[in-house]
Amino acid sequence: MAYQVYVDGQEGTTGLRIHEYLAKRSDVELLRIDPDKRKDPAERARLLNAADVAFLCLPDQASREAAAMVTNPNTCLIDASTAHRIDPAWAFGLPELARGQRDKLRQSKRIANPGCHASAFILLVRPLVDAGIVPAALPLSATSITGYSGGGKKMIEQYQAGGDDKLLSPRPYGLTLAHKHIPEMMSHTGLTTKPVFLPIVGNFYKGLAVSLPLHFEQLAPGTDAARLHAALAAHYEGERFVKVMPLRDPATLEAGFFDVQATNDTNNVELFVFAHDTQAVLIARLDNLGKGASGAAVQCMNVHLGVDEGLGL
Ligand SMILES: NC(=O)C1=CN([C@@H]2O[C@H](COP(=O)(O)OP(=O)(O)OC[C@H]3O[C@@H](n4cnc5c(N)ncnc54)[C@H](OP(=O)(O)O)[C@@H]3O)[C@@H](O)[C@H]2O)C=CC1
Ligand SMILES: CC(=O)N[C@@H](CCC(=O)OP(=O)(O)O)C(=O)O
Repeated sequence: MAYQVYVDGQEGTTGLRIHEYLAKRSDVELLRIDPDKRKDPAERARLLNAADVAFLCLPDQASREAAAMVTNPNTCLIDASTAHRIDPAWAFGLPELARGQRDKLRQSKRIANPGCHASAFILLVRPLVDAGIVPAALPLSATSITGYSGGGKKMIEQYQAGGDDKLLSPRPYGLTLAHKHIPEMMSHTGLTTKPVFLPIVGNFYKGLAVSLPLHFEQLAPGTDAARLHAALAAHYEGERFVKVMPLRDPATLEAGFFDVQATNDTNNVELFVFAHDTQAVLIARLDNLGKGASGAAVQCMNVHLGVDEGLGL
């Protein structure tokens, strides 16, 4: 029998993309809410409790409300919002995080998927903290360049309406230095000092790259580019969706520019080490609607159900 799957927030950006992934699958039957009732709590509760797997593609508060509606112990919730990412009762939806993470995802009926920036940051930093190369207290700074679909329906409408010259150029934000992904970035890497995180949204639909500058003299003694690269390669050996790209001197970049859209329409994350003398810049590139959101959510569903992890991706 097919798995019953419901997407709460089916008309939103991540919800629509999850529907696209799942529509191709014969092992999944999608439960759809009547468009007129999509914010009706009773109807949402009925469908949430009828589902084997329910994706929450909602603003944080609506996700918390949805989670509270679930009384069926068999329903597995996969939440795309920020609401539960550092809640110990929820498994963190990043199968590649560390050994044992897939077991947690198989066993838990509550899965909180990472934010798009956080996925990229954590995938770069966690292996280096685990290997003792980045001291947990090191004050790190990272930048993220992202497409506007990361901002959901409202931001997409704003960019696509045209006519506003301010939107033509990249826009740094998060200047309160309290971006909502920072708690999960710390909690799931082991960092004890809050990183400075500067996201920048650009005038393109999707694609994201987090850059992390490092100075070797601040890292474990003897760290060089080869050691950084080897630590990442060892951590992700055999992973299907996390690819450690060949070690590069920045001088070898094609025409000197990095393409933040090159993993679009895949569920892949590509990790790069660019290094020169005693400095490195690590970059993680992903599709914010793929491995940054909807693809990751489907991957977690596959892990939870014990089917091929890449099914439909
Ligand atoms: N876009 C991205 O790249 C990523 C997004 N996320 C997170 O995923 C979640 C969804 O984001 P996204 O799809 O981009 O957001 P959107 O704004 O595109 O979609 C959210 C959807 O939720 C609906 N909604 C709002 N309140 C309720 C409610 N009470 N009951 C039922 N439906 C409701 C909205 O309805 P209406 O259509 O009427 O507005 C909308 O369709 C957010 O928490 C976001 O932070 C996570 C990773 C990446
Ligand atoms: C361009 C833009 O605004 N992007 C969003 C991130 C989207 C994401 O991953 O968000 P959630 O934590 O909400 O799930 C932001 O930086 O707030």
